[in-house]
Amino acid sequence: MNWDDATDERPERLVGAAADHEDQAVEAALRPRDLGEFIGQERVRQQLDLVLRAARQRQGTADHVLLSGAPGLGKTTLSMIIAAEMGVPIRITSGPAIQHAGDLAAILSSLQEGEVLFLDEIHRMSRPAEEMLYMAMEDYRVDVVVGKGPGATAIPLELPPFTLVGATTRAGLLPPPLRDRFGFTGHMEFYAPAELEKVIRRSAGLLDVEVADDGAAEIAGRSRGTPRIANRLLRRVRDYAQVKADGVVTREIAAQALEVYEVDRRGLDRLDRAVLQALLKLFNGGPVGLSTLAVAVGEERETVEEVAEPFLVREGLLARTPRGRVATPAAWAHLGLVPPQQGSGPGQTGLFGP
Ligand SMILES: Nc1ncnc2c1ncn2[C@@H]1O[C@H](COP(=O)(O)OP(=O)(O)OP(=O)(O)O)[C@@H](O)[C@H]1O
Repeated sequence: MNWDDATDERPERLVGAAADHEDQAVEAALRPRDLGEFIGQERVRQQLDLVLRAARQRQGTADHVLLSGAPGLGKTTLSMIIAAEMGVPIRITSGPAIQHAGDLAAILSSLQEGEVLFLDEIHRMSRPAEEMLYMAMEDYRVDVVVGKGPGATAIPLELPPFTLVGATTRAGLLPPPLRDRFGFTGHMEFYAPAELEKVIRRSAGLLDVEVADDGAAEIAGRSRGTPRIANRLLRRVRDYAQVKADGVVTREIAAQALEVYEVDRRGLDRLDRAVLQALLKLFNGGPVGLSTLAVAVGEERETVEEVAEPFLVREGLLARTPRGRVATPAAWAHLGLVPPQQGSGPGQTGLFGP
């Protein structure tokens, strides 16, 4: 699936990948501190380990690193690990925060030698800032323009060597001259359930929550391949276990809790299921146009397209075809419905399916 268009931003969503206020407050405590603690992403981890070891052996500065991948997969965490492994400080900023080239010049000129500059959403930087970054990355130098019009002068400014860690959800949007200036590009994949189980067990340990192995597996299966969502679901399940049971997160407790929060066994929430149900029940599995589908679920076209569909497509439940949206056989099975051509017509067995 192309998750480049998976913005998935809807703050109230329990299964949204973007960080909400509570995530921001607790994530610092849950972040792995070194590469050894970082779970999954085997290839990126091994490659990065080599890049960092080599830089340490040379007693130099690590190459610039580009991390691409969907929100919540650990790009910020990895950038902090890079700084920690190199024993240098880290400065964190983001593309949208850099409106003018001068903003970037101010940051770059105040970096310490070897410092890591983490630039989140690097694809959203302004063009003049981007051009300044080219020179800074390559020559550790920027030209600061002083004055305006014919009297404007460019004053060259030497910078200390630094490591830029750029993060993007949309590697395809980066101009090639910028992409080419990174010595290493790591592409972050969605996590396998077994990896998410490890994330959950580790976080549970840090949060002092008792989680049975099958409890961790139950949460992992509903976490959409994303550690941020796994950690968030764990917190909601912990609340439920504390209020409704003896505090221990078993499979049964996790399943009950997440049913209360309307996150089903595949990680679909109410909106996702509403889209699927409309597609199956009202339009016999499609094809149906996006606008019609959106009206049927009472949502904006953009909400269906950008919030619900990316995950449904990734899960192989819905296909976007030139003739419209089409449900796959897995969608019928997931909602416990029978496709019309194979049986007597739609019939629901329950919201959460078999
Ligand atoms: N490999 C991992 N092992 C353990 N925990 C992880 C891992 N990756 C991410 N996490 C946890 O998931 C949370 C989100 O990670 P992080 O903020 O690094 O994601 P991100 O990719 O930078 O997201 P965004 O693109 O929204 O900034 C953090 O709390 C972190 O502890």
